[in-house]
Amino acid sequence: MNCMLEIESLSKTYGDFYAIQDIHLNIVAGDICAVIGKNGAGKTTLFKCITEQVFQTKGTISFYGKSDRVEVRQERHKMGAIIEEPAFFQDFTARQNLEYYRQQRGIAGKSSIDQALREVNLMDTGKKKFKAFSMGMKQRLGLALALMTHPTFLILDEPTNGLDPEGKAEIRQLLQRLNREKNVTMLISSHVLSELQSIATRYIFIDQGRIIQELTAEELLNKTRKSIELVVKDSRQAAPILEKNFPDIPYQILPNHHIQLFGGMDMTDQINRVLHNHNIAVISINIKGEDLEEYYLSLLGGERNA
Ligand SMILES: Nc1ncnc2c1ncn2[C@@H]1O[C@H](COP(=O)(O)OP(=O)(O)OP(=O)(O)O)[C@@H](O)[C@H]1O
Repeated sequence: MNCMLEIESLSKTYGDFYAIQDIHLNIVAGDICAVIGKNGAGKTTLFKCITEQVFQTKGTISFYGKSDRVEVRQERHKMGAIIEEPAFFQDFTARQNLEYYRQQRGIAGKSSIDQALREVNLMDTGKKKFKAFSMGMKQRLGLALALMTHPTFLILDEPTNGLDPEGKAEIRQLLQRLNREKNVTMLISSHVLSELQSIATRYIFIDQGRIIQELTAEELLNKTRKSIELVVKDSRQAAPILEKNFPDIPYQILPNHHIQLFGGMDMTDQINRVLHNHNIAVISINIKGEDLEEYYLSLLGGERNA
């Protein structure tokens, strides 16, 4: 497995307070890893430790297999990050802002600016000043800045924050394209699970500084997939009747005469009636499975703080 980032036993304290505690995390090349947690959960602190904006109290961070600070620093040009909004000059254009940072960071070649602007679809902003940009354009310019060094690994702290649904979708598409076409690996945070749901390949749920759950996209889908849970007197009698009358609804027989149906969520009355007409006693019929937001809230222990 090509492990890009490996974090072991990472903690960061401020005084006695653990902003993050005992974090273990591996990011594999090609991952889009979503870090999901409420405000104050520790997402930014984790990202700041990775990018050395703060130093961890305990633990190790290896990047491309290297954990020595000097060696990690040498690999750092492969990492692009947006943590908190980059300070752009209000009266500069997109190009002028990027040129300022290109010089400040010693990035060779002006072509990196054009390329980055093209990646984020900001080539045609011409003389428009930063202060006249929409929120989405501002976010995309931040991304262009992170892309100027052609990173293979991107760290983005809440990149869809403050955007309208259209702007969020635009950023998601852009990130997905970078991942697919340029194989850029990503670590992205959000406090809204559904915002990264369509693009993330892995989910890390973080609460009060600790990872409370890790799921692949497939595992999350299974957990939040709705199904009908049917309990009957005799599942062996019920199964052929379901198959004959509802051939398009896949099902599985579970122990104790439980049957799970993956579809027909709006047909529970009909299912009940058909079984009843065939003298199959239905003990209960319920829809199971939480939607994404319910799942997230139950994981994080209730109250939403967004
Ligand atoms: N410099 C600091 N000094 C003291 N406490 C801090 C400092 N930075 C962060 N914290 C605390 O650490 C905890 C985690 O903060 P962090 O910013 O990492 O959370 P977050 O998940 O990124 O939240 P948000 O979504 O609001 O950005 C919070 O309780 C915060 O108040």
